[in-house]
Amino acid sequence: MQTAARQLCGGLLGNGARSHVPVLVGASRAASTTAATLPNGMPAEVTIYEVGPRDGLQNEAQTIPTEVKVRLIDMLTDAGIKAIEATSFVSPKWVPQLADAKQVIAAMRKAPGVQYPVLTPNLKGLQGALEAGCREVAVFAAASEAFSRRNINCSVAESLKRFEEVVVAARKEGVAVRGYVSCAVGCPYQGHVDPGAAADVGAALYGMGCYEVSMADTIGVGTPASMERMLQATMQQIPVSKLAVHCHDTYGMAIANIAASLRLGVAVVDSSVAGLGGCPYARGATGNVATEDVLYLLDGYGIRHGISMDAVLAASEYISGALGRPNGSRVAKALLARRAAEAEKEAKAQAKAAAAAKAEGAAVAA
Ligand SMILES: CC(C)(COP(=O)([O-])OP(=O)([O-])OC[C@H]1O[C@@H](n2cnc3c(N)ncnc32)[C@H](O)[C@@H]1OP(=O)([O-])[O-])[C@@H](O)C(=O)NCCC(=O)NCCSC(=O)C[C@@](C)(O)CC(=O)[O-]
Repeated sequence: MQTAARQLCGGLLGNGARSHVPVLVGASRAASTTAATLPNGMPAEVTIYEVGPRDGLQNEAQTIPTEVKVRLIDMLTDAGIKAIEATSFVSPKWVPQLADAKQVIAAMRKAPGVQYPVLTPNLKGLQGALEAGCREVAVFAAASEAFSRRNINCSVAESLKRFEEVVVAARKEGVAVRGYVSCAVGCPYQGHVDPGAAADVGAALYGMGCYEVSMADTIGVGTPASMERMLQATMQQIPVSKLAVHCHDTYGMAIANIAASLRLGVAVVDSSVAGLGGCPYARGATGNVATEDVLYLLDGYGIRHGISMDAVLAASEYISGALGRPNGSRVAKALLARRAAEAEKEAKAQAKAAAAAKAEGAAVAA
C-alpha cells in the first residue's frame, strides 16, 4: 500500500510531492498562508472547517428534509464559520441521505468569503458539483485498502488515479480541491495503520494539486501519541500549513488529539456542530468532534477563530431538535445548562423584586 501510493505520487509528479502546483487564484482560503504562532508554538489563529451538514448528516437513518439541511447551513454561516462542507455529490445508492445535494446547494445562502465545499468521488460527482455552481470540492482517499474498497469500491491506487482526474478537471475550471486521508491512524477492518502509509497517501493528494489535506481519524481510535506519530510522518512530505485534522470522538480522545495537533502547528480543524456524524462505511465510529468543544478549547488557549459560540449553540440546538436527539456536544450541554440556571435565577430575582415593590405599594396605600 505504502509503495503503491509512493509509486503513484512519483508518477504524477515526476520529482515528488513537494513540486505542488500553485494554488488557485480566487479560492480565498485555498490561497491563504498561515501566520503567527503563540509562544507555546500553537497557531495564533485556527480555521474551523465545519463538516456537520455533510459528514454529520450522511449517516442518518431518518430522512432529513432539505429545508432542515439548508437552515442548518445558513445558521452556521451566520455563526461566522468560513468553511462549511455542505453536502456530497456521491452515488445516491451509496449515500441516500445526501441525494438532494443539488437542491441543498441551490437553496442555501452563499455568503461572500465563505467556502462551501462538497465531496466528489469521481468525475460524475464533479460534474454535478460544477453544474450546481460549487467552487470547491473535496476528494477522499484512505490509508487502508480495506476501507477504500468498502467506502468507494476501489483500491487506494485506483482511487488516487480517479482523484487525479477530478483534481485536474476541477482546477481547469478554477475550482479548489481539498483532500482527505481516511483511517490515518486506524482502520475498522485492518486495525493498525502505518503512519508512513497515511503520509504517502496525503502526499499523493497534495502532489496532485489538493490545496490542503485533512488527515482523518475516521473511527476515533487515535491518541495524542498516535496522532503525533502520524502527523510527524506526514509533515516530512507536506508543509504543516497545508494540513488539517479530522477527529472522530469514539474513544473521547478527539479534543486531546486536536490539542496535540495544534502543538505541532496544525491550524485547520474539522469539526461538526453538536458532534453529529459518522461514516456509513466505518462500523462503530461515532460523530466528529463537536464544533462547540473545539471553540472552547481554542478560547482556552487564546487562539483566534472568529466564530460566535452563541450562534453555533443556536445551530446546535436547532439540529439536535430537528433530529430529535440530545445534543452531542459536552460544551453545548454545559453552556446551555449554565445559561438556563442563570436565566432561572434572574427570573426568580425579578419576581422577588416585583413582589417587594407590590408589598411596598400596598403598605403606602394603607
Ligand atoms: C465512488 C462510488 C460512486 C463508486 O461506486 P460504484 O458502484 O463502484 O460506481 P459505478 O461507477 O459503478 O456507478 C454505480 C452507479 O452510481 C452512479 N454514480 C457513480 N458516481 C456517482 C456520483 N458521483 N453521483 C451520482 N451517481 C453516481 C452511476 O451512474 C451508477 O448508476 P446506475 O447506472 O447504477 O444507475 C460510490 O462508492 C460512492 O458514491 N461512494 C461514496 C461513499 C461516501 O460518500 N462515503 C462517505 C464519505 S467519506 C467519509 O465520510 C470520510 C471522511 C471524508 O469524512 C473523512 C473521514 O472521517 O475519514
